[in-house]
Formats: sequence, C-alpha cells, structure tokens
Amino acid sequence: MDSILSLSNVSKSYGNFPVLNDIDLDIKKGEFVAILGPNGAGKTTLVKIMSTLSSPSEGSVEISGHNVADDSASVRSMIGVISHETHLYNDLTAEENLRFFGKMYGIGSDDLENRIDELLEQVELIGRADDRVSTFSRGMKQRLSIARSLIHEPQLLFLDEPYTGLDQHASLTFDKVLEELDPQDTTRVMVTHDITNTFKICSRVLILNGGRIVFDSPMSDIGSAEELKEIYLSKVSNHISV
Ligand SMILES: Nc1ncnc2c1ncn2[C@@H]1O[C@H](COP(=O)(O)OP(=O)(O)OP(=O)(O)O)[C@@H](O)[C@H]1O
Repeated sequence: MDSILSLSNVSKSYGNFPVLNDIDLDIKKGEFVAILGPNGAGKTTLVKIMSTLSSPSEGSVEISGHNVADDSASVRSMIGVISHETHLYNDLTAEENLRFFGKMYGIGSDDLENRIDELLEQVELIGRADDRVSTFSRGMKQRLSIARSLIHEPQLLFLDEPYTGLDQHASLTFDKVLEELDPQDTTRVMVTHDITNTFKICSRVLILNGGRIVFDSPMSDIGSAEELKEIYLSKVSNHISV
C-alpha cells in the first residue's frame, strides 16, 4: 500500500512546555486510523500539525509526497477537517455555505450543485437547505460541517472528536456517511474517546500518551472492544496526563 501521510521526528512545544515528542508515523492509503489518549495527551495538537493548521517545532510532515511546510496550498486541496469548530457562515443558508466552500475548491457549477444535494441528503439536512445556519441547532451545524469537509472529496480526512454534539440518530447517520466513503479514495484519521465505536469502524489504532505514541496496532490484531479497553488502560495508567 502507498503511504499518504508521513511524520518524521515531529515534536511540538508551547514555550518551554513539550506537547509532542519525536513522533514518527506512516499512514497508508485506505487506512482508517483512530487516535486514542487521555485529555492533554496531544491528540488535537497532532491532528492540527497533520492537517497544516499548526507547524511542528521540529521534524517534518509529508502528504502524498508533498512537504507540508513548503507546499501547504496543494496539500490543503487534498485534505478535509472535521473538528469542534464548524467553520460555517451563520448568515448563509446550508446550501450557500456548501456552494461557497465548493467554489473555493474550484468545483465546476453542475458538479457542485449535484454534490451539494447529495451531501445534504447524506447528512439529512436536505429539508433545511434554504435555512440560514444561524437558525440551526449545534448538532445540525455539526452535520453541515461534515458535509462541508467532504465537498471536495478529500483524499485524507481528519476527524477530531466528530461525534461532539451529535445525538444518537445523527451519530449513526454519520457512521453511515463514513462507511460509504470508499477507503481507496479517502484515508481517515480520527481522534476519539469512544473505544467501542473505534473497535467497530477503524482499521488501525494508535494510543497517544504524554506526547508519545505508546501503542500502534492493526485493529485485526485486537480481539474485541473489551480487549482494546484493557490495552488502553494498561498503556495510559502509568502516566499522568497534563
Ligand atoms: N495553543 C496552545 N498554547 C499552549 N498550550 C497548548 C495550546 N494548545 C494545546 N496546549 C497544551 O498542549 C497539551 C495537549 O493539548 P491537546 O489539545 O493536543 O490535547 P488532547 O489530547 O487533544 O486533549 P483532549 O482529549 O482534552 O481534547 C495540553 O497540555 C494543552 O494545555
């Protein structure tokens, strides 16, 4: 399998405070990688560095062979990010938001209109297409933000606690959206605290603790969600999270 994302000796400090320590990581095309870890382990910082939103203090990141520091513009068109921040315009309708982001990515008009309809169907907001985002609940904004992140069919999708704010039905809908992405077209990296769901949907699991990767395994080597929970506790129990 081809590598889509490589980190070499990545470290990050805020002032004198080290958050990530010497991370080496290679993610192959088609993988669905979960990043687990206690509060303050450095998960969001790692995803921000992977997705060009933050720079490492040391080391380098490559996406599809492009060095992120030298070529962030071409890299950004290949990636999508779903995080706590929805990056939506409140004064625009759902459809106008998606049209705005689609145009920003240079998607042609006919393709874009079809894509907007398809995504609004998928996240079950087609009935609210013409309503302003300011009238949406938090969960609805999160669902629209999921559609926004997929508008340009990114090769690499970063998800930082994407279930935040979603009710049970919306979470299941979102699982379906993720499942429907062709793994060969979209590699996924997800920060989450939900071990049971991670076991169900991810193909590889990393555990981050104290700014280091303390566990990295294909999910197929782990027998059950219970076993993954035990592994998690054994890997984080000796460390105090900050
Ligand atoms: N902009 C910043 N300036 C200073 N310190 C920061 C900044 N962002 C994060 N940190 C610190 O870096 C450490 C790691 O934070 P990070 O958000 O990456 O953790 P996390 O594993 O995602 O945690 P959580 O599970 O709570 O979301 C924490 O100690 C945090 O206080």
